[in-house]
Amino acid sequence: MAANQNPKSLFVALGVSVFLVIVISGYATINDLAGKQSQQHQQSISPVFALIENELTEPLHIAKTLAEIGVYDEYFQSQTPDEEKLVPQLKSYQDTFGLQFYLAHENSRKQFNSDGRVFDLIEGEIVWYFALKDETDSEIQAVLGQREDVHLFIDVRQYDDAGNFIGFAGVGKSLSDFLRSFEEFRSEYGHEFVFVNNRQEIVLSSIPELSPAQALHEDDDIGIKLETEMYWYEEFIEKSADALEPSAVVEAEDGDLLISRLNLENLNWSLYILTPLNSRQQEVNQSFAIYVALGMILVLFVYKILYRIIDAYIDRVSCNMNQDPLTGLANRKYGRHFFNRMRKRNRQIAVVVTDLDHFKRINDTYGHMAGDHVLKEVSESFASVLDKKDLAVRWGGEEFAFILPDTDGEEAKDIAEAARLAIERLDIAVDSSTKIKITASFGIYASRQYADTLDVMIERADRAMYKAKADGKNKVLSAC
Ligand SMILES: Nc1nc2c(ncn2[C@@H]2O[C@H](COP(=O)(O)OP(=O)(O)OP(=O)(O)O)[C@@H](O)[C@H]2O)c(=O)[nH]1
Repeated sequence: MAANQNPKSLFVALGVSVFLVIVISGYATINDLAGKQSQQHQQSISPVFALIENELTEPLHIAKTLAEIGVYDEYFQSQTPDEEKLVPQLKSYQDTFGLQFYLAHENSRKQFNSDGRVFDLIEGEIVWYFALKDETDSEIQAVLGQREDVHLFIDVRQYDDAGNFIGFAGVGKSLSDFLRSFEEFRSEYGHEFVFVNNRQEIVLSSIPELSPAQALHEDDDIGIKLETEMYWYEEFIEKSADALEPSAVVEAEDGDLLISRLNLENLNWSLYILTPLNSRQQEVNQSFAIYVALGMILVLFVYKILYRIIDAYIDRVSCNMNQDPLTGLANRKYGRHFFNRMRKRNRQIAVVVTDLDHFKRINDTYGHMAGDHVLKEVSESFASVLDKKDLAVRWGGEEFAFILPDTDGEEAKDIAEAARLAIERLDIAVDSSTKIKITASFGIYASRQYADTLDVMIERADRAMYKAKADGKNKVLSAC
């Protein structure tokens, strides 16, 4: 009903719905992508934690625990440890934990290793020992060293009962697996890692020019200073100053870098994870564009289908609303709507007007009801002569009009003639015992100018029809 009163409002509603579908699906898509991106980032970062736990924190815990439970006490308390007993003990720890163990003994100035080696701690030669010995502000030191390959050494300071320094209990771990894992993270996610100690020196990094092996050549000066080496450091510190878990995006030559810092408190180290955002962004943009394009195609497709359904629905509703209740034919209003629609499609149209002859007499003789019945029978006869594309309209009273798209004057004449004959042939029962005959006069006008309005065409056809009446009725005449 509402659609009929204002069909345009349905299309506006449809347009608004389509717009909302685009906006909502766009929003959902972006959310989905953002979620996926962040999930991807999380997924790519979480193995780093597991790696750190396994590779770095585990040796630290073992070193601390062994030192705390006093397994080395008797050796540290003696002036010269019993090598025959100590070395096999260290070896058994090595076999159990798969790590290297050693004791650096201050009293004897000797180092005992789980691989059986024992050597003197001579100043100027064993650099790490004397460097760490002077480093009194931290009980546990994590340093890198080169033994066959890059090793992480955890050194736990030892004291006697009087609080005097008596040496280090240490654990060493090869980092070759750890460094290999860096490579994997790097190639898979583009992450770079930079480990920094409490003196802000780079101790370990996946960036080749900062590789620990290179740094180690600088002997006791293991670390390269973070702030002098890393161009992003200053910007990062500025941006992340207030954050509890600092991470910040900084500008780099090849695009933005997302930098996250993790504090590895047990080791007194910080880990900086560098993730390039450029490639990720492109990936997101690309998939977003594909989503949107597919979404638009789908929406257009749905819009087209809905448009057709609603158009047909409007037609049907309009037809019902504009139907003549007595004959079931279209009424004048729908006739106009139909005509205008055909005009818009630029179709040639012919109009036929017909009026029953002497209809008043039927009413007067058999009554109004009989007259109604005649009107219905005549109307039904039109179906046999009209095509699906044509429309029969009850123009008023006993007058009808045919609106014939894609029809020229000759074709219209044939149709009118066929209709005239169809009416003429009818035997209409006006009561239980009486059948009557009826005729009709026809006027035709075929539009030669596409600009002709319906009123103009009807008026011309009307004139021809009245001529037919004046000429003896039951005739078809064309307007000139
Ligand atoms: N039963 C019935 N009669 C109608 C209806 N609408 C109009 N009429 C009658 O149709 C008759 C038309 O009569 P006229 O205009 O004089 O025309 P006519 O008798 O057909 O004469 P011609 O047109 O000259 O052949 C009138 O008596 C109207 O009352 C209707 O819906 N039902």
